[in-house]
Amino acid sequence: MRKFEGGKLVVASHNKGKIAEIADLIGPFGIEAKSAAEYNLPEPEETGTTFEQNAYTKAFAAASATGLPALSDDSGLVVDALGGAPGVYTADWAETGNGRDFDMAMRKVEHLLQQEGATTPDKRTGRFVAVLCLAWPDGHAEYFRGEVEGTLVWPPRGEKGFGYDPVFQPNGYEETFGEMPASQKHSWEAGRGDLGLSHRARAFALFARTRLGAA
Ligand SMILES: O=P(O)(O)OP(=O)(O)OP(=O)(O)OC[C@H]1O[C@@H](n2cnc3c(O)ncnc32)[C@H](O)[C@@H]1O
Ligand SMILES: [Mg+2]
Repeated sequence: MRKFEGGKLVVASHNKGKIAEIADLIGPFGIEAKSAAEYNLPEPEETGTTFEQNAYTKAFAAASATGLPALSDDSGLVVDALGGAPGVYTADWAETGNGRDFDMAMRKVEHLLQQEGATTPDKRTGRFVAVLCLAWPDGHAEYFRGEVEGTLVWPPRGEKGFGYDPVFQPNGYEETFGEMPASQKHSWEAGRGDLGLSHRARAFALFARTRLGAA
């Protein structure tokens, strides 16, 4: 395994919601983390069919452009009754040709769930998945995956978070991710026995334990 001593890291994402969550998670580790947008990097095309492939595309593009190690996040919502859709295409489902519309994307998921007759919670199960990829300019890469199981609710609830948060209620909680304070959704601290709650927190916890010396 490649040594990573901390120092500088590019957060290879253009999603403000993700970048804010990763900044909170990385904050305590004393790493200078700047986002791809701060380096004026273009958004690479995500043509892969797995979270890992797209995560690699993003991290390697940022690492080779900056000469620094880069950490990307490819994530999505996997709905069981829809055969795993939207999955790696979660962002595409919100694309309008003129920016992203997540109200539309959430309505689309709901419409398809109704078509499948998925009207009771047991038929509306799914998970958020996040794959973090840490890549170096020479192409070496490491992956950290986190998942959180939950139920798709309708109508959407809550204004917090981003993306599909208002329709996702994680198992064991009354609130959707849209209703939870950010600190509850993605918090994870070194030394805590668990991996945190959100898919991103869980993937990050693995990264921090493997790479940042976290307990
Ligand atoms: O590729 P980058 O630049 O990182 O940003 P992106 O928004 O395009 O990110 P992805 O390609 O990984 O697509 C992930 C999609 O899944 C959604 N998503 C991921 N994590 C989420 C979370 O924690 N809460 C709500 N929606 C989430 C998000 O809104 C995107 O539409
Ligand atoms: Mg993307």
